[in-house]
Amino acid sequence: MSTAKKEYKRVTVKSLVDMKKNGEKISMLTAYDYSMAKIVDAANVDVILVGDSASNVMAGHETTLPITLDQMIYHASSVIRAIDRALVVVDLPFGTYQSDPKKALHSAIRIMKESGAHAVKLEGGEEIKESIKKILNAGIPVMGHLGLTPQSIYKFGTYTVRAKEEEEAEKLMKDAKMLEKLGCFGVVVEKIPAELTKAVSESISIPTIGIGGGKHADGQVLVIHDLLGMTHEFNPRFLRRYMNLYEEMSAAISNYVDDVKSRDFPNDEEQY
Ligand SMILES: Nc1nc(=O)c2c([nH]1)NC[C@@H]1CN(c3ccc(C(=O)N[C@@H](CCC(=O)O)C(=O)O)cc3)CN21
Ligand SMILES: CC(C)C(=O)C(=O)O
Ligand SMILES: [Mg+2]
Repeated sequence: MSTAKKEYKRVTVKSLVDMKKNGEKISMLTAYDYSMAKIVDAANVDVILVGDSASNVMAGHETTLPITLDQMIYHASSVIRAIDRALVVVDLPFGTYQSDPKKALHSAIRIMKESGAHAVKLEGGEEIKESIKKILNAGIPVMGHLGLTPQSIYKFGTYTVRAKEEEEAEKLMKDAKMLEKLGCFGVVVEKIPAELTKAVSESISIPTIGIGGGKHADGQVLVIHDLLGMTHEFNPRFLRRYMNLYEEMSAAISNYVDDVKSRDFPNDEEQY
């Protein structure tokens, strides 16, 4: 009996660093559920991020702060069941890694063990250095996240561009170098000036993945609902919409309602 299973070349944390070395840009997108992840993976997206943005787009919260570790594990395990190729990175949610390194490690281990994900992502630099170290020491790959860090929204008060001032830019550069030195395999840079992304990307050997970070990042990430045009009220300058799914879905669903009301659906062929 032949096990004629299709062979996929899986993306690994090492292949991402190699992609940077070879000048190949990295594509990353969020997914939070099985059906969506299946489509994203089959379209050859390199990295799937189970983002804590699930708090916004899945659960309808105002911020990313309320989502829990259990909820992130539920989303991540659904995504893992769908993928054949992509590397799956999961956000550690707010409150599960900032307080102490042991708790951070415990949170990361729960994600790896209970979801089957391949790596975790944490927001911040110097402040969470010991947590990152502890997780890396356990053999869990870590991705950093600098610039606009939504879990700190109440500290900043706005979602405006970060690191425009010299002092903040210097700290971001220092943090990026620190993440590289610790052994992180990549770093998300969110909503920072394109020139800063360029300088950071040229200063470290691990890939930068931009969202509102401009063209010099080694890769790009977007929230899938934004790319598909499902979040029509979200309009930051960095967002390119590839379709208007909100309108397409609304039209389709309205047609269904009309067909039910008018007794057009189901017809003779659509019944037993
Ligand atoms: N749907 C969605 N997409 C995202 O990219 C995303 C989330 N949700 N939730 C978690 C974080 C929050 N992120 C954000 C939030 C706001 C802006 C932003 O640019 N907002 C305003 C500008 C606000 C200002 O300038 O004060 C905008 O132009 O829409 C960017 C990234 C990125 N993440
Ligand atoms: C926007 C990306 C980078 C993210 O952290 C998320 O989706 O939670
Ligand atoms: Mg996030």
